[in-house]
Amino acid sequence: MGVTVRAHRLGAVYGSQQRLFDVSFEVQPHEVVGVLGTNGAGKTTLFHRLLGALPGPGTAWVAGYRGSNRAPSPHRVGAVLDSLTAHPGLRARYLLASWCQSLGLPQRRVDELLETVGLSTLEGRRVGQLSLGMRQRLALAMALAPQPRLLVLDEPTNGLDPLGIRWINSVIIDFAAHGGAVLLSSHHLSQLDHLAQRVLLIDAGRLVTDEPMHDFKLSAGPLTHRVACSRASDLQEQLVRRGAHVLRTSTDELLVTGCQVNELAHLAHDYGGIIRLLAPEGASLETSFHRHLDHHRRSAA
Ligand SMILES: Nc1ncnc2c1ncn2[C@@H]1O[C@H](COP(=O)(O)OP(=O)(O)OP(=O)(O)O)[C@@H](O)[C@H]1O
Repeated sequence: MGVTVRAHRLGAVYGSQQRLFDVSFEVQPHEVVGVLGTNGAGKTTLFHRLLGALPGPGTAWVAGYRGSNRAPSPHRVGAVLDSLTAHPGLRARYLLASWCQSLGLPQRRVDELLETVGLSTLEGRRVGQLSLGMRQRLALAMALAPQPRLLVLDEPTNGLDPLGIRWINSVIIDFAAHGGAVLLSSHHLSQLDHLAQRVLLIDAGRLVTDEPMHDFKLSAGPLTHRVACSRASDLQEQLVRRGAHVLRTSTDELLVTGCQVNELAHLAHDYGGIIRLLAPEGASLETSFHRHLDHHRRSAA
């Protein structure tokens, strides 16, 4: 299976205002891509543009559809963009059943989906009687209905309790394990840290970073190394003399920032003690997010 999303120099326009500029990236099958950005950065705008709901320059190739402004079929792309809005008097089961029927799916799919999203006990409840978390689950059921190739999820954890967040994580992991690709935005960075293999960072409508998660954290710099060693005080003294920042975390362990790995290895060779561990210590996604953003904004200014 080839690439699931190929966005080439995408822009998006609201009336006469362009809010997304020159965004290019790819998403592969099995990949979960986290889309990060502060409020108003352009995440939702990007999703709407990819789904053909907003005009603009550039080309989006989405799950087999190529077009500058064409909407890919819900058979190929499932989306949860806003909290589900439907007439509050509609029965939730009827809403899902009608959706499945419009996609040409058998009615047994309705029960399968309700089971998948943990709404089997929905019975005759109306949309207006569902909690926010339940509406999110119903929206996800609709997105998953035709077994699409791509899921676009804009802050899908809104309204979900901790159990719900754990559950949606497992749905996403399972979807990707079966070959699906996922574009996911969330302000819960720990959720993205857990799920995403790639990170797209957007700021003021522009793509700032497109990196594998591991690189995104490492490149946020300055790099920290965890060093487990004998005679930690001696090594600490030498490192501080060279201008490194050293945090002693235990009798035989140091966290060293501001020293390249080859420099560390060289020092370790000279100081006469024994190094048992020398490993890069990745920053958390949250720290990396702030560092990338600060760096970008300072260079842009
Ligand atoms: N319907 C609209 N008409 C005009 N401008 C809009 C519209 N929707 C969004 N915008 C503008 O587009 C920019 C990007 O908004 P967008 O909703 O994509 O941000 P976001 O990254 O999804 O933010 P959030 O994290 O708050 O959801 C903002 O400047 C916003 O004011």
